[in-house]
Amino acid sequence: MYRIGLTGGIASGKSTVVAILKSWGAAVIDCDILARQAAAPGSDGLIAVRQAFGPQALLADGTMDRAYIGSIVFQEPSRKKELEDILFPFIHRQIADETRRIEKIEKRLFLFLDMPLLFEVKYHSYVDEAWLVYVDPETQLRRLMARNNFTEREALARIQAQLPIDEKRSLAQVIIDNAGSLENTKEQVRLQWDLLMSRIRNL
Ligand SMILES: CC(C)(COP(=O)(O)OP(=O)(O)OC[C@H]1O[C@@H](n2cnc3c(N)ncnc32)[C@H](O)[C@@H]1O)[C@@H](O)C(=O)NCCC(=O)NCCS
Ligand SMILES: Nc1ncnc2c1ncn2[C@@H]1O[C@H](COP(=O)(O)OP(=O)(O)OP(=O)(O)O)[C@@H](O)[C@H]1O
Repeated sequence: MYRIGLTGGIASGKSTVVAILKSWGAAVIDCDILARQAAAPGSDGLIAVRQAFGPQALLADGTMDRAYIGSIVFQEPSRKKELEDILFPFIHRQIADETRRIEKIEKRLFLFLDMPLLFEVKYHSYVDEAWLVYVDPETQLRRLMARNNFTEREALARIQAQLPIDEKRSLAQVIIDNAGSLENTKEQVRLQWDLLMSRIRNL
């Protein structure tokens, strides 16, 4: 099964592109969802997060206080690493299990792995090609502040916790520029989809 890594900086538009790909029937593994499952109420992951970050890590209903954890880890790289060390083993296992299921049970010919940290965690060796959803840094900052109601400082902390989006450009084989209209993005995705289909047919 041919694997395509789909990545991009925070708020670059990965979910927007994934929605288009899914509407055309693509199989997609969403790593942000796996990360949420890794810290679901009652999970070993959440127990470990509580041990590491204290009782404030949980809201009254027993779910992880994502705003609180986010406010710590995106300010402090060592705390971010601590959180990743807890959650990544589960995420890696789930990616492997889901990939196997999609290949063996669903018998798909290709799969998109939607992974914000594809390059940071060196998963580009696990995929056959990498697609980058790109927006220029100014648009990224503006959209992130608007979507999450972040101050500029909060948004910059999250952006700077990732490999700079311009460095990601040099690591990707396909670039979707999502700084324009949604219609324009959809046209680019259509073109890349058609090219992908011919690459897969010629394997
Ligand atoms: C820190 C947390 C609690 C913040 O939760 P929140 O609901 O605010 O954000 P959400 O999970 O929707 O992520 C939004 C975006 O933040 C960025 N992001 C998330 N985790 C990280 C990280 N460890 N390093 C850099 N950027 C990250 C990604 O671009 C992601 O798409 C959460 O992101 C988390 O648990 N992160 C650790 C797991 C992880 O690394 N996930 C990335 C998928 S491999
Ligand atoms: N072409 C576009 N024009 C205008 N707004 C857009 C466009 N694409 C995405 N957006 C908006 O930008 C924000 C970020 O997009 P999206 O949520 O798809 O990014 P993401 O990369 O999945 O984010 P994250 O890294 O947090 O998972 C959203 O509010 C979305 O509605």
